[in-house]
Formats: sequence, structure tokens, C-alpha cells
Amino acid sequence: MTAAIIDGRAFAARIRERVAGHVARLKDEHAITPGLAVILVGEDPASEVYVGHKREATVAAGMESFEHRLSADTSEEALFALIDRLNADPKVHGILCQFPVPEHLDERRTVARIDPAKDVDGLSVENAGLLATGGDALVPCTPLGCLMLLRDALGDLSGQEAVVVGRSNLFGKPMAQLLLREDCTVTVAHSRTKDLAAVCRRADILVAAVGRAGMVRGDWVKPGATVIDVGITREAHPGRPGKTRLVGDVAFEEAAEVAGAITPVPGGVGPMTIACLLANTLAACCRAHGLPVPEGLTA
Ligand SMILES: Nc1nc2c(c(=O)[nH]1)N[C@@H](CN(C=O)c1ccc(C(=O)N[C@@H](CCC(=O)O)C(=O)O)cc1)CN2
Repeated sequence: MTAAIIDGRAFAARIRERVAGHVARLKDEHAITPGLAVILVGEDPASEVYVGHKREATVAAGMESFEHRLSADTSEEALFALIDRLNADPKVHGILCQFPVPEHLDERRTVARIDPAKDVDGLSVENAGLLATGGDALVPCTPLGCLMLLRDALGDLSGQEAVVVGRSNLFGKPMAQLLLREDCTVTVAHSRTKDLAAVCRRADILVAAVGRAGMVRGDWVKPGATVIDVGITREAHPGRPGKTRLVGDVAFEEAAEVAGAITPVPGGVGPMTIACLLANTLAACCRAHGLPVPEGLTA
């Protein structure tokens, strides 16, 4: 292996510590405690785990955690009534609804109901528009985490050729916007892209978010490139019957022979998602109280 491993777990721990420091100062100097409300509809096992991690991280940072677990058959009316209450609650600075939601609910309509100033997932039309037009947006947590890792690994990103594979609203589109803001030359590739391997081989920065385990092969990677793997798929462990393991969208062993630096799965991008959620909650709280947003924790 030649690539440096980008340790997202350690980097996320440092972000969480910095957030905790700012939260302690907000309490001491202004008697303000940032509050995050998380809504979970249904019993998706992975979502249960992520929501549990969000609660632990929120409390560990000194913030207030408000958790709302709703049954899988909750109506849109009942969900929206809860969101309206949280929008109006001055103790709540950030609100998110954990995805996926049950099929009868609509993610886009749910996000649209959340006050954009409290939309710490950064998914509202208002925040997406602010990001695209250079405003002070709340930025989706996973792309923000990737940007922080890239800045830490590479410093100035200006002029880099970046390829983002995947065009979702949750990740691909905001990631592309963030890289454009850093003066990268950005290509967004997807399932209909012709000769995807050749497009990826152009990338100094290759960000894979396709949701297909091991799809990006070693010979898709330009020698020395920085590879960010956003995929998380749980699959049967090849060597341990009955056990599972997490894998990314990148064939890690192959890519690590060619890349200059690469994120592992697990322990790469994933932990940054929750660290950036805390950073966004802190930013939303500061803005709500007319206080400056601490530097280095936003895009
Ligand atoms: N409303 C939202 N829903 C979802 C989001 C989101 O950002 N907002 N993202 C994902 C799930 N997610 C956070 O919600 C998330 C995913 C992965 C991790 C993480 O730390 N992964 C670890 C592995 C953890 C494990 O063992 O399973 C890693 O990659 O190292 C944190 C948060 C979908 N829904």
C-alpha cells in the first residue's frame, strides 16, 4: 500500500472537542445551551444506531438533545405538527428528521417543513440555494465533513481536478458546490456517464458516493490522487461465516496501491457526518442569538 490513510475518526474527535469548547463558552459567557432535536419515524435498525450516536455525541458536546421517536405509521399531519412545535421552540436550534422515512412520508416535503434556520442537515431549498450562490448556508453534514478532510489533507484545493461520482441532493450536488467554491474544476459523474473509469482517472480528487460496494476499481484512480469514499454498505464477511462487515464504494486495497491518500470504510467519512452535525447545530445556535459563528467549523 502506498496511500496515506485519512483518519476520519480522529479528525471527527478533534472537531467534536472544538465544538464542546465553544459550547462551554456559550454557556459561561451567554447562558445559552445549543439544542438539537432529532426525529426518528419507524424502526429502521441502522437509523436507530445513527440516532443513538447522534444523541451521545450531542450530550458529550454539552448540548441539549431532544429525541422524538414516532411509530412507523405516523401521519404526515402528526409529523408536521411536531416539526411546527420544534420550529417555535427557542430551546431547539437544530432539527433533523432521520432518513430514510417510511414510504408514505415524503423526505422533500418533510425537509421543507423545517425552519431553514434550524435545518442542520442543510437540505432545504433555501440552504441549497445559499450554498449555490455563495451565501451563509447550513451545509449538508457529510459533504461538509469531506471538505474538512480534504482541506486538512491537501491545504489549498484551488485548481484541482475534482470528480464527484453521484448526484444526490443529500451528497453529490452539495459536494460539487463546495468543491466549486474552493476553485476546483468539478465534474459530477453518475450512472449514465460514458466511460466512467476514464472520467475518474482524470481526478486529482475523486469522491465516490454511488452506493455500490467496491465499484470504483484501482485502475480508475489517477496515481497520487486523493480518494474520498462516501459509500457504506454492510455485506456478508467473506472470511467469517455469519458475520458482516462494512465496505465502501471504492475497492480499497486496489485503490490504496495507486492513490496518494484515501479514506477507509469504516473510520473515514462516516464519523465526520455526526461531528459536522454538531458544528451545524452550534452555527445555527450562534446565528439565532446574533453571535459570530466560530471559524473553521463551517464551509
Ligand atoms: N437526516 C439524515 N439522515 C441520514 C444522514 C444524514 O446526514 N441526515 N446520513 C446517513 C446516516 N448517518 C447519519 O445520519 C450516518 C452514517 C454513518 C455514520 C458513521 O459514523 N459510520 C461509521 C460506521 C458506523 C457503523 O458501524 O455502522 C463509519 O463509516 O466509520 C454516521 C452517521 C443516512 N441518513
